[in-house]
Amino acid sequence: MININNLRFAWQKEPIININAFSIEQGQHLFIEGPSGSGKSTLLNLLGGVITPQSGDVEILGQSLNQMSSNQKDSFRANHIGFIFQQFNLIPYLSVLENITLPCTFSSDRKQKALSRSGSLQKEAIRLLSALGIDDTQLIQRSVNELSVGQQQRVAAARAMLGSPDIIIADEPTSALDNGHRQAFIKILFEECEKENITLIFVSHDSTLKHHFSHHINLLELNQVNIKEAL
Ligand SMILES: Nc1ncnc2c1ncn2[C@@H]1O[C@H](COP(=O)(O)OP(=O)(O)OP(=O)(O)O)[C@@H](O)[C@H]1O
Repeated sequence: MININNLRFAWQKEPIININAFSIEQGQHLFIEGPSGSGKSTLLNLLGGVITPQSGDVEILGQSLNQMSSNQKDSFRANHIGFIFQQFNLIPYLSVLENITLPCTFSSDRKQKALSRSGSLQKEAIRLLSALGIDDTQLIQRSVNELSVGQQQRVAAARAMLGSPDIIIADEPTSALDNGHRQAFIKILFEECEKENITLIFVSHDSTLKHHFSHHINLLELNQVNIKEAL
């Protein structure tokens, strides 16, 4: 369960996010749309505690992000949230396998879940990559820098799903995928979310994906800021 209360955020002077109240139930699949620049990524970063609001609060799984130190937020995120960032945020000097299993370095809960699913972290990484259409098992030892952009995006997706976090936050997660890989991605993402009752918060410009989701919001309608003229 995620509750947004009187959330206000500005990067500079102009307010970008102003949401009085909004709730997302555990296990809900929410599609967020809105034009470029309307604040979708900013909102996802607020929900994940990556940035801090000027006022208001986000409560996740009964805990207020405002009450946490930055170390506590890092550890909370590692345990409970799988993030697929728009720019992937892979660690360039680590291998594919090390990138995918990175959440397990910071979260013993996710490590245990991944181990009980496949017996080893490597097997679980291979299972997820294979479901995402990457069957070359040699690839996991390579540096992420050697991968195509579409392969990097799927590595980022596998990292977010590994160890079944309570929430997956996905910012344009299919932007670099062709149609076949996009369908495979949606299939595995929904299978994982349904199996583990994971809350899914998904931003995309691709409205053909919208029908997969039980809930939709348009940020321009939810967000009480006057940025419509600026877009
Ligand atoms: N790190 C930042 N520093 C300053 N301004 C920023 C930063 N990130 C975003 N902004 C500004 O905040 C506004 C909202 O940006 P945001 O990336 O949240 O929009 P978006 O809806 O996700 O856009 P897109 O669909 O193009 O990804 C934009 O005007 C953008 O220039």
